[in-house]
Amino acid sequence: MFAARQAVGLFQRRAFSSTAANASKVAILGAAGGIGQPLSLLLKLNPRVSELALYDIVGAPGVAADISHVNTKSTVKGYGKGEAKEALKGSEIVLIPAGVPRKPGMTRDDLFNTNASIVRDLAKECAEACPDASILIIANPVNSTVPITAEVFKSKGVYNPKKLFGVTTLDVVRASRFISELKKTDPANESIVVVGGHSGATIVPLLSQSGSELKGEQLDEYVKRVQFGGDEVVKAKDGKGSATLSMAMAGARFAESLLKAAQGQKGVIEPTFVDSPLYKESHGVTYFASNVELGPNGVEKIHPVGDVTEYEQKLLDVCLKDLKGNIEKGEKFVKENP
Ligand SMILES: NC(=O)c1ccc[n+]([C@@H]2O[C@H](COP(=O)([O-])OP(=O)(O)OC[C@H]3O[C@@H](n4cnc5c(N)ncnc54)[C@H](O)[C@@H]3O)[C@@H](O)[C@H]2O)c1
Ligand SMILES: O=C(O)C[C@H](O)C(=O)O
Repeated sequence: MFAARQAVGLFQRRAFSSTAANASKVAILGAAGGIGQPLSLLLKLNPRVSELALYDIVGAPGVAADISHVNTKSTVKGYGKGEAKEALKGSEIVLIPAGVPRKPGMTRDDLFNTNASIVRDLAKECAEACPDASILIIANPVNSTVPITAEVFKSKGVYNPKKLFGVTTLDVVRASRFISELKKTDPANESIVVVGGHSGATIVPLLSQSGSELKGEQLDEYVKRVQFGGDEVVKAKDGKGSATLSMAMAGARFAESLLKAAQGQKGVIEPTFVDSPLYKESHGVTYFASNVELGPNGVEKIHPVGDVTEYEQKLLDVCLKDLKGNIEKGEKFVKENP
């Protein structure tokens, strides 16, 4: 009897400690929006998440009440205007899809005027409430909103380049799906390296590294489709926003990878736009998306771009020029509007 009680006690302690190791609070800022809602749902379905904090200036308590009925173990709470800090406290991961989406005819950079200040203000809340969290920026223009967040964290003395990520996952999701459509293959077996940034010409798919033999017009069309995949959705939604569902899947995938790495899994690799040494000295480009190995402290290892063809090098040259401007625009914004 005593032995049996001891065994139960041991089991309970083990069960408790394994839950504690996987106890990850995740916050979503902009949780009631087009991306925020399906992203919240996908994270509610993720057993690695123990607590979900859903913040938005409108509608978050309703979304939280709805999602909280899904019968997985995690808890869900909604937070409204003025409650960002409470939502953020104790968060391990913060995803930020708060901000306006494009309408047909707009570039992502056209969103700068509205989204720069939204992201700056939310970055301030994060820097104060959860300076050690991994911050995942989804709000566009990512090429500028990531540097904006970095500048805010620097100004508060809490910047950790290993924990700030621009979410570019949707670009590799598209690159994989679009090549599978051409080759009539299963996209699960198509992994394409995409580097650079997250807008038009700064998105550079490196098809040659996957052994693909697309050439000429077919290659041009493929590259254009990956670079301007977002525009396809904006046009089809006809004024009602941009990609939300595929983006939610991509954001949930990236969060899951970070959680896996934080919870001890080795060799977790995702492409992401980070503070990167790859083109810092040669081109003055301080942030760049490439494959990144994730670890318990965020960025573990930034992979080099690798071999590229002459064609891809030309794409990279254009990308680097555009990226530099986008990054400097973000940094200048925070300097002039702290
Ligand atoms: N990184 C990517 O690959 C990617 C993909 C798709 C969309 N996006 C970007 O994500 C952003 C959101 O897109 P969406 O379709 O979800 O837009 P949406 O308008 O449907 O949702 C945005 C949400 O943000 C909220 N919000 C606005 N200001 C806020 C603030 N200060 N604090 C908290 N919440 C705030 C709004 O209330 C709204 O619920 C856009 O900027 C879009 O361009 C990025
Ligand atoms: O295209 C957009 O504006 C949204 C997003 O960046 C995307 O790639 O779908």
